[in-house]
Amino acid sequence: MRKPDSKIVLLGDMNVGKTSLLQRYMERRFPDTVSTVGGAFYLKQWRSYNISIWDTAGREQFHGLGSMYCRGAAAVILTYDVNHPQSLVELEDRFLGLTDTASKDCLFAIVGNKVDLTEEGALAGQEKEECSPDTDAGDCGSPRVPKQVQLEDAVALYKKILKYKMLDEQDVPAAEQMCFETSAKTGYNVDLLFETLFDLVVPMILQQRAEKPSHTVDISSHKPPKRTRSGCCA
Ligand SMILES: Nc1nc2c(ncn2[C@@H]2O[C@H](COP(=O)(O)OP(=O)(O)OP(=O)(O)O)[C@@H](O)[C@H]2O)c(=O)[nH]1
Ligand SMILES: [Mg+2]
Repeated sequence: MRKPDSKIVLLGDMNVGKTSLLQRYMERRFPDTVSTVGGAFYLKQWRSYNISIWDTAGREQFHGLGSMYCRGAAAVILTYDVNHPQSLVELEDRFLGLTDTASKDCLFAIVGNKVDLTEEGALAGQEKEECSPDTDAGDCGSPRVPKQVQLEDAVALYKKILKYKMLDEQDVPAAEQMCFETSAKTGYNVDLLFETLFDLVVPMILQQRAEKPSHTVDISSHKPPKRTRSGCCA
């Protein structure tokens, strides 16, 4: 297997929908999930590049593994549940520190998932087609509730992260480009999320390649050292 050219990591509290987002994107479906143990990754080919996307466990008992998964990451997707404000707080309190091992120019996306369960999700036209338009049940069963976390809260966290990482707003993508509301269930904004990141990561791969000379040695251009009369090399 070819070594991945870049790495993206999903972080966030348990149950926010990290695995579901990744499966929605990679497998185009919304299967039943079980709480992730440790971590797992998918390999995505984007143009001619291989990008590994790591799904991590949100459960507290696996917390220690997070910084290991983030090592060298080009982008981190910090995921919360729009219906659980504490899941956004956890991103700052528990998960941001794990990204210290990521690449120095690591990108951050902040993703509020499960927007299909909110009243605002209905207004954004995300009903499942098989549900009656006059039902107030978002997924033909769960009642819709007002969204508990607003996009502005995610934007505020993005700006805090820039301060924490001592990054200048002008040197990184704008908060509006990097804060998403998604639904793994309906697929809303899921392609946009991943593909925005892939497009941002590709120039980083090219830059890395330009900075690091290739480790391959061209033996055809190698000249043997000249021998002197004493037998030693000149
Ligand atoms: N309605 C709705 N439910 C979702 C969505 N995404 C995930 N879920 C449900 O939320 C639960 C948790 O989803 P997971 O994807 O397993 O969550 P996770 O973040 O991977 O959790 P851990 O692996 O424990 O860290 C599952 O029952 C999913 O079906 C979504 O966009 N909308
Ligand atoms: Mg999971």
